[in-house]
Amino acid sequence: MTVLDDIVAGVREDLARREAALPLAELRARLADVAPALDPMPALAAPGSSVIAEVKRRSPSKGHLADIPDPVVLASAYAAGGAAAISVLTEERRFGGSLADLAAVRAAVDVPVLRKDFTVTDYQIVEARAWGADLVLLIVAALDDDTLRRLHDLARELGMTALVEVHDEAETERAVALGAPLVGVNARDLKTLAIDADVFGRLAPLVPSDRVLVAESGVGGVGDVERYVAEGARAVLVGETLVKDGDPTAAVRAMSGLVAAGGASR
Ligand SMILES: O=P(O)(O)OC[C@@H](O)[C@@H](O)c1c[nH]c2ccccc12
Repeated sequence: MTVLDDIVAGVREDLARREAALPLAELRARLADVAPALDPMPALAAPGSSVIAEVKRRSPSKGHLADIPDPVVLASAYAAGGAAAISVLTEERRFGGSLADLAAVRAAVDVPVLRKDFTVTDYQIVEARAWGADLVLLIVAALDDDTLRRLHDLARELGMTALVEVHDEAETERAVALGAPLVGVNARDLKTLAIDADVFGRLAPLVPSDRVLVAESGVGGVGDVERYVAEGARAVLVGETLVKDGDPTAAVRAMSGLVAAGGASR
C-alpha cells in the first residue's frame, strides 16, 4: 500500500461520515445559495509568474509546519502580496485542514480559492463548491480515467476549474488527453513522498503550450521560481516556505511576476 492509498483510505472513511450526515441531494440543493465560482485562469495565465499560496499546517512528509490559528490572517497576507489563488488544505487527518478553513478563507478574500484534498468522488466536488471553492485538485495518480473525466466534467459544470496533478509521463499523457487547461506537476511523489525537483523540467515539454502549467511542492524561494519559469511554469504552488515565512506578503510578492530570461521558453 502506497502512502497515497493510505491517505485516500482515511479520506474515504471521513467522507462516508459526512455523506451520512448530509446526503448528496441535500448538499446539491445548497448550491443555489452559493456565489458563482471565480475564474482563476486570467491571473494564472498572465505573463510573469503567479503564486498559488497554500494554507497548510502539517504534512505526512514534514510533520508540523505551522500552527495557523486563524487561516484568514494568513490568506489575507497572501492576497495582499498578490497571490493569484489561495490553496486551502481540507484533509484533516494528515494535513490538519478542514472545510471550515476553506469557507473562512473564501469569505475573507476576493481571489480564487482551491480546495486541496484527495478528491475521489462526485460528493467531494459538490461539497467543494458548496463550501465556496473556485478550484478543486484532481490527482491523476489517485483516479482511473473514467473517474478522472467524470470529476473533471462535474467541476466544470459547477463553474469550477480543476488543477489536474501529475507526477510522471503516463499521468501527464492522461491529463493532456483529458483536455485539462490547468496542469500541475508535483515534484513530490505521493506514493513515496520523495521530492525530485527535476520532474517538472522532464514533463513540461509533454504539455501543449495552450495549457497553463503549475510547478508544485518544494519551492524554497525566488531561485526555484525562476528556474521553473524558465522551464515553462506559469505558476508555482507553495506551502511550507510561505507558512514558515515571517512576512508571507513580501514572500508572495517576491515570487510573483518573474519572467524567464530571454522570454518564455514554451
Ligand atoms: O509545502 P510545499 O512543499 O510547498 O507543497 C505545496 C503543495 O504543492 C503540496 O501541499 C501538495 C501538492 N499536491 C498535493 C496533494 C495533496 C496534498 C498536498 C499537496
